[in-house]
Amino acid sequence: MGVILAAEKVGFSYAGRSQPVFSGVSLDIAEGEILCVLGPNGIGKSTLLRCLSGLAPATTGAIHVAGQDMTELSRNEIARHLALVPQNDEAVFAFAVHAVAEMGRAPYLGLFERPGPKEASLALEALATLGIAHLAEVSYTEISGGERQLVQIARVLVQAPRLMILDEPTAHLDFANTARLLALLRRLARSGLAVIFTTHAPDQAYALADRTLILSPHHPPRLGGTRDLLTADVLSETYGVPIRLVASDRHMLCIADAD
Ligand SMILES: Nc1ncnc2c1ncn2[C@@H]1O[C@H](COP(=O)(O)OP(=O)(O)OP(=O)(O)O)[C@@H](O)[C@H]1O
Repeated sequence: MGVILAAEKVGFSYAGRSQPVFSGVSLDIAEGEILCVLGPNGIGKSTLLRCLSGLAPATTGAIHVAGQDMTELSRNEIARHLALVPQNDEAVFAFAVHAVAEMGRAPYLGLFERPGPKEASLALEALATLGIAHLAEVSYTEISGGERQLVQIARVLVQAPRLMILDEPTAHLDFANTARLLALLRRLARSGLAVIFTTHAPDQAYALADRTLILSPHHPPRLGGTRDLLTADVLSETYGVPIRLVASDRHMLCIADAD
């Protein structure tokens, strides 16, 4: 299996801040693997995903994409390997939903080339995969937060990267769409896509992720096999509340006993 992305001792500091948000993050991900990033609010999960996507250049350490130093690749070159689905996508321009999905093809089009029938058909296919084909002609500014999240995932399906990086992809989704999206990610991984995602639900890591990276306030980053790493002790320490786990073969229930 080819490694798509490798991060070595990566750290990031925002300008003007004395302390790095995180440091010493090392990970790699190959075709068909799913990696989950867990950690409490504000620990740096979104920032890390932006670093791994090349949107926020790492301040320390190195990131390689398909064996090449990320800093030497253009945005379009990076976009053919990986794509980020951000946490909150502001709906600024009133594009139709299908046009937003078609934007996924931008890295493959020339500077003055416009999306054509091939892009339109890929976009419709992706919208159908996510169960939102009926929204194709609706303005992106007039759909809900959860629907926008699904459109952004459709856009990335159209982009057809080898690695999909998703920041809290289920944050705005209802119960059924959450289950559908997790099942879709599992299917995509089986067909060779690599997936990195963040979540506030450790049970999603348990159900989906081969490996998990935990960022916690009082401990260096921990990376390991999900089922080995997700113990009640580690999760309690990470989130700062006593946590009990009830696990079966496929699922884990994570119960926090906060007063
Ligand atoms: N543009 C910015 N400038 C300065 N500091 C920032 C900026 N964006 C985020 N931060 C800080 O970086 C830290 C990490 O933020 P980040 O959004 O990466 O955390 P997170 O783990 O994704 O949080 P959450 O789970 O709440 O979404 C926070 O302390 C935040 O205040």
